[in-house]
Order: sequence, then structure tokens, then C-alpha cells
Amino acid sequence: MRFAFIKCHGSGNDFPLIDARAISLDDAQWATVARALADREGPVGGDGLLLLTAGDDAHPFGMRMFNSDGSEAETCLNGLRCTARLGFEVTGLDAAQIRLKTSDAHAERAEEIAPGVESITTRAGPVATDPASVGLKVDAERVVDMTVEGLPSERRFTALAIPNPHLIAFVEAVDEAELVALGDWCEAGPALVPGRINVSFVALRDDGLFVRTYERGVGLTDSCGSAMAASTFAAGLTGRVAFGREITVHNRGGLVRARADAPDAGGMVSITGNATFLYDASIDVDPATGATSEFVQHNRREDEADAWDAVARS
Ligand SMILES: N[C@@H](CCC[C@H](N)C(=O)O)C(=O)O
Repeated sequence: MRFAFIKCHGSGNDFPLIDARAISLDDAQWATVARALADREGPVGGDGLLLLTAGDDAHPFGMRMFNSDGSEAETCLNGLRCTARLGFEVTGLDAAQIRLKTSDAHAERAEEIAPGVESITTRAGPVATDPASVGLKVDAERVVDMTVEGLPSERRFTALAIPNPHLIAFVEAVDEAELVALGDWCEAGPALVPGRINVSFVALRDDGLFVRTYERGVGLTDSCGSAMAASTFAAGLTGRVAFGREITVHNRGGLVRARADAPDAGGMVSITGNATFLYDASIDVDPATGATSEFVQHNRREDEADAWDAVARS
């Protein structure tokens, strides 16, 4: 089956993005396509697969996101900016409430965060802190800046869902080997967190935060939008950054601007960042086996790639 796609990224979190509004495949077939296209050893590569999907009475369009291991996530906020941009291009809208797997989120076109950088603001939430929503099997009303019995780490964690699950530890300096070891442990789906979880180590910066994430179903990524949103909310909950303050959240792939509202002000998180389209291409993928053909690039969007590189280098 031939798929046209756009290779895109939000803050270095990169994905093939397919307009799937008129494509009918079942979940297992999409999972196979996701594994084939996101395979870093394969012809395209990415942190997962994004689908622009049909809307319903309340939403002009939707998004589905499959991690590179083929699992489907509840959301992907870096991916949502890219999918929203495509949705806006095909519908002519500039703002929309977008249907997600189990929830929805708002997106709108934003002022460019840097010259030549297509930018989108998303607003997601409300953030949930009860362990049942996070999928954490602990005997506590919530986990906020505390050690978690059964986790192979002495660090203090905050657990949140937006609505995908996140475990966040504030650290002096990010130790990648420690993050990967903990992320790998969670990927095995232990009794403490059977549905697995995204794990982030977060350091305070003068202008905000630096977030490094081991993503569920992916591994270490250059950035994770929902982790940056969850980290901003966790910084508010733990008194490290005032709720309502706009901060810069840095990551390995670049940065976004973020603001978390306090729980009694709605508990939503806004993120403004890039939605960069790198190239347009097409490829054959067998949805049963994942076998791929050579892919063909139809159009490289060098200007957009260069505009983002200037931000990432700064
Ligand atoms: N990269 C994403 C999150 C993707 C899903 C995540 N790995 C999960 O399984 O929850 C983002 O930008 O939010």
C-alpha cells in the first residue's frame, strides 16, 4: 500500500505524518506501519507515527499517535503541533479542538517563535494526579515530590497524566545512564506500572527548565512535548516555578514556551513551539508484514529545516 507522508518534527521529536482521513486500516495494521516507518534502521525513521484523522461533530479533525514500538499513545504534544498544522492547511482553519485517543486538546496558529519557524500553541489537560489515571499501583492519593516504594530509584518523583502518563524527578544535573536504566525498568511493564510510563529528569534553568525524557515505547528522545507540559505542571505543584508564569523549556532538540495553570484555575498546560515540515515523500508499506519499498522524496523544505536549525543551535 502506498502512503504519502510529511516528515516533520516538533522540537526535534520527529515523525512521519500521514493524512489518514480516507485510509481504512485496523489498529494492528497501523501498528505495523508505525514500526516500519519509525524504524531508525529503516528508510524513514522517527520517534513514532502521526496520523491526521477524520473529525466528528465536535472536532474538525483528529490525531492518532503510534510510538516506534507500535503502541498507541493517548497523546503526543510535539506531534500535535505538526498534526494541527496539517489539519489547518487542509481545512483552512487557524484554531481547532482536536480529537485524541481518549480526550481532546486545543491548538491554534501562533506568532513565529523565531523567524521562519511555523509555530503552534496547544492547550492540553486538565492534568490528573491520581495514581489510577497515571497507571501507578501505589497506596497514596497522589505522588508529588516523594520516593516511590518499589521503584529502583531513591529520587523523589511526581506522577501525572496529561492524559498520557509521566514520572518526573527534579535533578541537579541529568544523568542519562541513570535515566535510561530507570526507563528500561519501566518499559518491562512491572507490577508497579504495568502500562509503562514516560520518565523525565528535569533541571531548573534561570529562564525555566531543561527536560530530558525516556519515552514509553520509544526510549531516549530529543524531546517529548507532553513531558515538557507535565514537567511544567510538576514544577508548579512542587513550588519550583509559579503557576501561571510563562517559561522556556529547553530540551536536546530545542525549546518551547510553556505555561501551567494551577489546579484551581483549570489545571491546563499551554505549549508554544515549532511545527516544522522537513520533506514530503511517499513509500510502499505492506500493512501485514511491514515490508517497505524505497521511498521517494518529492519536496524538501530546506528553508524550514534551516530556520529551525538556527533555533536549535542558539
Ligand atoms: N513524544 C510525545 C509523546 C509520545 C507518546 C509517549 N511516548 C507515550 O507513550 O505516552 C510528546 O511529544 O508528547
